Amino acid sequence: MSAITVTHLSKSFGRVRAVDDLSFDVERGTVTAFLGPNGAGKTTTLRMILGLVTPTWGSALVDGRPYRELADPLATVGAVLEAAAFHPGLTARVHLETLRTAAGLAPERVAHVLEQVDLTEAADRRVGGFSLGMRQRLALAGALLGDPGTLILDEPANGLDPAGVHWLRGFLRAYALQGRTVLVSTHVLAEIQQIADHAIIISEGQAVFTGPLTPGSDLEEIYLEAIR
Ligand SMILES: Nc1ncnc2c1ncn2[C@@H]1O[C@H](COP(=O)(O)OP(=O)(O)OP(=O)(O)O)[C@@H](O)[C@H]1O
Repeated sequence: MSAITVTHLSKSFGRVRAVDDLSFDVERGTVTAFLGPNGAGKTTTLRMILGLVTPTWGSALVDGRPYRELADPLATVGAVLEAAAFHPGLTARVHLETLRTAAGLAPERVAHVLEQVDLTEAADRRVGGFSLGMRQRLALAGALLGDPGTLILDEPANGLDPAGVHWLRGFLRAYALQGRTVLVSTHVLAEIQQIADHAIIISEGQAVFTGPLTPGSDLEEIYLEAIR
């Protein structure tokens, strides 16, 4: 079974067809790049996969089920969709502890995810003093709390400095090497090309390319050709 299965997925907002009869699979153990021009329907698709937006038609399944029917959603899929808002007065550890308690997860998860995103040393500092990159990593830590098999990230490299982007690349590659799945929406083709083994390109709500990437693939060329 694929990690994510999208079938004839469609969403209209009034007269705007944000997503239009979109079908694709995301295979387990891959980093899959989810690409397309501004307004192509990427965020709307990710929100439907996560049960945050109701499709007008079609279905989006994670591990074979709609998000709302997952027995253990936090262990199935974690997501960072937009720059999360944090209470500036809380420390990173307290922020994660609050999420962990609300979700009923094991106490040791907080220290574990702090370590995973390299924030252990900053864990007891207030988030108000965090750099953008640290905030991004804290949001990622929140998504990792449930130890999910699939990670969905919308523009995770936004605002990261070169060292942050390098770190994120290594993290996502290692995540997929554990047999887990990463679906990542981005506009930074040169970065994602280094780690993605599959690409899904959409334009005006429809798939214009789905397929594997090989080390010799020129993602920019594939993208520009696909969206023409
Ligand atoms: N809640 C909403 N109400 C009305 N229209 C919406 C809503 N959400 C998205 N849209 C419209 O749906 C279309 C797809 O938007 P979406 O945000 O999914 O695109 P995107 O590919 O993520 O774009 P970007 O790369 O700019 O983030 C756009 O025309 C957008 O204006």
